[in-house]
Amino acid sequence: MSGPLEMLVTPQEMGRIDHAAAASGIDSYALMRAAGTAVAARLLARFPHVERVAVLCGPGNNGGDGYVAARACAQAGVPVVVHSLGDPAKLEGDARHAFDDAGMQPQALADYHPQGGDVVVDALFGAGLSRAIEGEAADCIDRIGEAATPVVAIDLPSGVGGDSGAVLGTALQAVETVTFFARKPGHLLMPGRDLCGTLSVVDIGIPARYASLADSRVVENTPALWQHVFPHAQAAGHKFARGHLGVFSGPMSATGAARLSAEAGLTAGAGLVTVASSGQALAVNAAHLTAVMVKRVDTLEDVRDFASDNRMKAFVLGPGFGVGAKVRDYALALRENALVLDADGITAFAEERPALAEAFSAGDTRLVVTPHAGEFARLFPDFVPEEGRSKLDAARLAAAAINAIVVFKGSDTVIAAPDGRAAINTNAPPWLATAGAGDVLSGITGGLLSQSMPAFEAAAAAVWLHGEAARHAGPGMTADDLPQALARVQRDGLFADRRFDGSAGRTS
Ligand SMILES: NC(=O)C1=CN([C@@H]2O[C@H](COP(=O)(O)OP(=O)(O)OC[C@H]3O[C@@H](n4cnc5c(N)ncnc54)[C@H](O)[C@@H]3O)[C@@H](O)[C@H]2O)[C@@H](O)CC1
Ligand SMILES: Nc1ncnc2c1ncn2[C@@H]1O[C@H](COP(=O)(O)OP(=O)(O)O)[C@@H](O)[C@H]1O
Ligand SMILES: [K+]
Repeated sequence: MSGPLEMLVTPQEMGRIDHAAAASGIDSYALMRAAGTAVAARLLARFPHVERVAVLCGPGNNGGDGYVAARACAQAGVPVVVHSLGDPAKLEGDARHAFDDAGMQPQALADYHPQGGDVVVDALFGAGLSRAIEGEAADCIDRIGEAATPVVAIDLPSGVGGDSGAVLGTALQAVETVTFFARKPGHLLMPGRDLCGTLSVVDIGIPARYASLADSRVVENTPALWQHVFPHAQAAGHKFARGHLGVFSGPMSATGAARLSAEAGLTAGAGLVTVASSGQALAVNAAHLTAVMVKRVDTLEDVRDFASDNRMKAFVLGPGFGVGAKVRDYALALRENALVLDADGITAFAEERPALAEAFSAGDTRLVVTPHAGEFARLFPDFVPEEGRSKLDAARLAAAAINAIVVFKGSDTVIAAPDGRAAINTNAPPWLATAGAGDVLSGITGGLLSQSMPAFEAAAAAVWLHGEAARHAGPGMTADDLPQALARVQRDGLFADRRFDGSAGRTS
């Protein structure tokens, strides 16, 4: 591969790429041989003392890769058994060719019973999985799961949808997955990402230029996506040059969320941060804030005044605010500004999405909404992920519907823009799912927006930094620890200690 491919390619696009490569004269059977051989090499490297390799071959080209791998393992001197789903006499094309070359007589899939010392090569279904797995394939997958036999999956663990990461019927849990040319969304979206185990991407000889046949706007979220517009603070910069962020506080009983968000915004580099608080909550906010300022905002008129100050560059509204007409009115009053709408601010528009979409419809994209799955379903009941619609599709549809950046949160947060750009985030550790973590994310996003970072890149950078901060903070952290951890991530050289060229895990 001439350069690492950041982009994610759907199984449909991969099919187009395969066809175009074959049509241009590239030998498709040579690609299959390269694929199957790479899988065998990976297996033997990971399990040098394997006692027996059990290759489970399906009815398509994924099975073809399996026959190549079976032969390569046998040639390496490892005992191999092959079990096929369906009659191998019906195989066609390259898969037929691979079966003939392997010269092995497969047994029925129903007759595979895992033994201690086995490693399974999963060549049942790859990109061509088109419906739920059931019957003897499902039974076999269950037996392997019960026996906890290690599985090396070809292209995708069987049962995982390549474009969604969803399980169709049932799926194998792999320890290794070897895919070809480029990763598919299902390798990054949950639960697919977990079911893959260690993922490697192998160059099987398809020229990288064929990537132009796929939609290059869908990528993994790494600094490569936004580093070029990241606002590294200038030593000589005035604090106003770094932008002023406003964060709206909830009532007296719910002020903590806004303060968490405000502190995160400051740490993310906003020059100034002000918590906008009702008079009633002013004292409690003031008592808990030092570097962050407090301003009294009681009425819609006050909000308009606050927003019209042209030093104000971005706002965060929603965390702890309360659901109702007030939060809607405030959001609509901020329509000319960069706005992060989170939590209650999202829920409040459940019945009034058109008003939100209308307010932010014209001009540059400046609204960022940050729903978790529950909030997403409230604001976008028409787009929730379901069969045939991945989380990636859902976020892109939602972004286009309201002309906003949609940050669809979770362990596989998707950041989507109305123009179709999208990124899947993969660096968030499970312990990030803790009370208040979402408030911190909205603050980081606001802090980056206040420094005039474009909205899509600001949201993607915020999600990545949030995950990175949580990794630094470690298990047992609370949301209160995140701003400090974020400072450490930035201080210790934000981009220094990790690789961002998308090549991690790639072999070629
Ligand atoms: N040039 C190429 O096209 C290359 C393709 N490669 C391999 O080819 C694979 C794709 O091959 P295919 O498109 O033939 O697809 P698959 O081999 O993934 O599966 C398609 C077959 O499975 C059947 N099927 C789908 N879902 C089923 C279900 N739930 N229950 C029972 N049967 C089901 C289909 O009817 C079809 O016969 C890739 O995943 C990759 O492993 C590699 O050999 C590299 C080169
Ligand atoms: N299983 C998980 N692994 C990693 N990160 C997660 C997981 N579940 C949720 N998150 C992240 O944790 C944060 C939780 O935010 P949110 O749901 O708004 O919680 P809260 O309202 O308590 O702040 C989000 O950034 C989300 O992406
Ligand atoms: K497979």
